[in-house]
Amino acid sequence: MPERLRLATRKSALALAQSTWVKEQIEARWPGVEVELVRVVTKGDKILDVPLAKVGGKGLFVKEIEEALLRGEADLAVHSLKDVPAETPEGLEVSVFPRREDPRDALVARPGLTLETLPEGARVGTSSLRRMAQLRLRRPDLEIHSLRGNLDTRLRKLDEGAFDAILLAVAGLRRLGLADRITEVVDAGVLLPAVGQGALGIELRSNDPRTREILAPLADTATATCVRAERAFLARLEGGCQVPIGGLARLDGDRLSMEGLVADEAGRRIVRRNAEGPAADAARIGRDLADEILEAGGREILAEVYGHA
Ligand SMILES: NCc1[nH]cc(CCC(=O)O)c1CC(=O)O
Repeated sequence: MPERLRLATRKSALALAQSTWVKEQIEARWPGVEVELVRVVTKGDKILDVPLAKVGGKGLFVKEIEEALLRGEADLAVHSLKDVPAETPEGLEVSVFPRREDPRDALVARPGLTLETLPEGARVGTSSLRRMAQLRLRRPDLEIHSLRGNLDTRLRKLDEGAFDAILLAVAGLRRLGLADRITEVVDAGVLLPAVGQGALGIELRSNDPRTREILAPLADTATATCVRAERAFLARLEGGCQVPIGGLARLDGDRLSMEGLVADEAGRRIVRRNAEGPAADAARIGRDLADEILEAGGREILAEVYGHA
């Protein structure tokens, strides 16, 4: 009898692609282990007609999955790390980070177009406040419209002519074999990605050493260091999905550098700062960067967006 692990997954094409990839990685390294996918529907999957920022609440795609883990109906779950809140519930941990995909955003438009060369007044679809704010700063002439749904839906709306361009994460497109739709990989200096973008986070019960042992070979140290800094940054800002926050850490040898920003959704005010230091101090670097941004005006922006002083 093979040893069985149950992997809780959402049913979206991206979630299934990511979960299947992890299943294959585990089974390739552990010939005696079989991974079974357990499908779970989350609140974020059900509410598709309202902009995500208005639905509110952190971790719209994560809660039901975590409940399945806590009830023991599944042993692990694979998340797009950027959808995972900074705080993990008692008894669970998001602690295994496979090697990160490209963290940047992609422009999908007619071939040859870039953010710079989009015609004046072009219609751009995105529901991410982070993307909106940075886009408005760079190209105030563009018309930005809300766009939700899974990747296929968004690409279809573009193809039907509802938009001249849309913005998506490079990583999701690559994982679905849709990289040929990318017309420009946007520099992080222009569109700073979301914290954790392009990375997977694997969640398990803290008291399950066997699952942790099985997952250990999938972990990538450099990715873990970068996301530690980014998630410490996010935790300090108490970032929910209603606030345009960006953060990206990079590792060069044992030096970590990180860039972060907080913006208001109109893109009128944007506070952007850099930090660097030894990789061993990743969490402190992320926290200090958040504090610096809060001091430099980020606190007022967050207070306004959250609607309290
Ligand atoms: N919020 C949706 C979401 N969550 C993760 C990805 C892409 C993959 C990733 O960033 O790891 C996407 C789609 C997108 O932003 O284009």
